[in-house]
Amino acid sequence: MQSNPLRIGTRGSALALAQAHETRDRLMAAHKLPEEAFEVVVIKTSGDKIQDRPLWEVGGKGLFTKEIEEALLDRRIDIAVHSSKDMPTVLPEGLALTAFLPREDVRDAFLSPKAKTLTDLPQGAVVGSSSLRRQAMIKRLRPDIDVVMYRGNLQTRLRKLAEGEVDATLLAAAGLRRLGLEHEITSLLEVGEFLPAVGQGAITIESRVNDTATLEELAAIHDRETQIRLDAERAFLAVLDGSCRTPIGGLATVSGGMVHLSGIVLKPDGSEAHEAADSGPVTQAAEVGRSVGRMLKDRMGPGFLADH
Ligand SMILES: NCc1[nH]cc(CCC(=O)O)c1CC(=O)O
Repeated sequence: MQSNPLRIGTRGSALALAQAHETRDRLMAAHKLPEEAFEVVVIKTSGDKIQDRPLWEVGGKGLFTKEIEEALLDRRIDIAVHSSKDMPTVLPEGLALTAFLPREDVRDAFLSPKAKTLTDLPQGAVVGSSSLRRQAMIKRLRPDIDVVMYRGNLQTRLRKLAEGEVDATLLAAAGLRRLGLEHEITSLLEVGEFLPAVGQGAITIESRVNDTATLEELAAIHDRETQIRLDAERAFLAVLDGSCRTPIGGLATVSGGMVHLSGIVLKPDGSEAHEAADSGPVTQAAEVGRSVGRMLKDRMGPGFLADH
C-alpha cells in the first residue's frame, strides 16, 4: 500500500489549504480512511514572497509550483494539490497532473459595494485586478474604466474594496466559494461575454507518474469530465503560451460525447480581440484545444503578441 500517512503538499494560503483539505476529505470518504492517514505539508514557494508586483512581471506561474515540485521529486510529499489555473503547461519530467476533482463554478465574480454589474459601474470607475486577462476583458467591455494593480491575499483585497480604495474587483467564484465567502459576490459574469482563465475552478493533483500506489488511490476521486475539459484547455494554452504576458481566456464544455472549446486572446488594453471555437469527440480533447489555439494564432497575425 501507500506510504503512511499519505503526504499532501500545498502552499500555505487560505485557498490552497482549503483545496488541500477538500482533497484529503474526498480521499478519506472514498477509501474510508481516518484523518490520521493523511498529513498536510505546507510548502512556501517563491511566489508567496512576492506581494507587490503582478505575477506576469516576475516570472509567471512556475513561481508557485517550483518548491512543491521539488518536494514531490525528492519524495518529501506524495501528492500536491493545486488550482489548475495556476499550473504551467509544461511540468518537470516524472511529474504529471494525475487527477482532477469535479470542477466548481468556472465564472468570474463581480464584487462591488457601488454597482450590481460591470456595466452598471459609473463612468471612469476604478477596478482592482492584477490579472492581465481580467484587465483586458474589462477594458474591452468598458474602455472608460481604470484598472489598477491589486494583489495581496483575498482578505486584503476585500478590505481594500470595503475601504473604497477601488470601486470593484473581479475574483474567481470558485475560490470565494471554497473559502465560504460566496456572500461577498455581487453578481457573476457569464462566460459568453467574459471567458474565464484556462483551468479556472478546477482543483488538480500532481504526482509522480511512476508512483502506481498513489495513482490507484487517486483514481477514486478523479473526475473524468473535468480531465477532458482540462486536456482541451491546456492543449489550447500550450499552443499560445509563448508568454504569460498575453491575456488569454478559454473554456471547454462536454456534452453528448463531444468537447467544445471557446478561446479568446486580447491586447492588454482590450482594443483588439480574437475569438475562435471548435468541437470534437472527447477522445480528441487535446486536438480540439490545439485546433482553437492554431486558429487564434492565424487570426492574431505575427505583430499581435510582439507589439506590447
Ligand atoms: N491566481 C490566483 C488564483 N488561483 C486560483 C484561484 C481561484 C480558484 C480557481 O480558479 O480554481 C485564484 C484566485 C482568483 O483568481 O480569484
